[in-house]
Amino acid sequence: MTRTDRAGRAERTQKLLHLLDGRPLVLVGMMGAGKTTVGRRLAARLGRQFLDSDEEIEKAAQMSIPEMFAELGETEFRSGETRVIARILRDSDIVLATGGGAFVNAETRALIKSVAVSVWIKADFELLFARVSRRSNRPLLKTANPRETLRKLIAERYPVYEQADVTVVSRDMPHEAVASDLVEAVIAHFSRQDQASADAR
Ligand SMILES: Nc1ncnc2c1ncn2[C@@H]1O[C@H](COP(=O)(O)OP(=O)(O)O)[C@@H](O)[C@H]1O
Ligand SMILES: O=C(O)C1=C[C@@H](OP(=O)(O)O)[C@@H](O)[C@H](O)C1
Ligand SMILES: [Mg+2]
Repeated sequence: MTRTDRAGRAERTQKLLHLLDGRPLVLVGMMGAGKTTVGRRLAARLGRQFLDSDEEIEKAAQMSIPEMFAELGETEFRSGETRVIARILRDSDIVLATGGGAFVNAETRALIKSVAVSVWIKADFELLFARVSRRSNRPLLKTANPRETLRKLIAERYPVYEQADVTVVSRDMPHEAVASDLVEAVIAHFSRQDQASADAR
């Protein structure tokens, strides 16, 4: 990256921080979309603390997510997820990567919508499937036909993820490029909001 690119990026970062005004930035979307990876990079860029709800649940329960699903069941995992996210969102100035099912829960979604700026990292089926197939740490996909399961989850969840404040599409591109697109998409969201309130005046 050239010095001019770096200066441009720093300027956009500062602009985003100003627009967020302390509000948490919360990443939502399907397993494999890149919430954890992109969220961590974005937080480093913004100089904000990064939290991942899955990691926090694992710390609180002192077991891994696959162990939680196997030993306690999904319902218990979901109530832990809701509690952990409510606790995390008491803090400002953070970037939070949620687990793929978190925003689907009405209570969690209402909380996120009330205190944070939410961003759906959207990716197409093949990209998601290729990424989640690399690791076996997602219990929901341990089915006889994981492709069909992923398709079904996408069909159920995309209408809900659409309720995020901002959507950014992740194609097959480096994490840093997704992070940059995300910064631009959130800035554009605030500009549209400003325009809408100016039009209403
Ligand atoms: N933009 C990207 N380019 C290449 N690989 C990616 C990208 N984003 C995520 N990945 C990879 O895909 C996998 C899933 O990413 P992760 O951040 O864990 O997604 P999520 O938290 O949304 O489930 C990881 O192995 C990660 O390294
Ligand atoms: O989509 C889901 O319901 C889940 C997604 C996972 O997180 P990632 O989206 O970070 O993979 C994790 O919370 C759990 O396996 C359930
Ligand atoms: Mg994750």
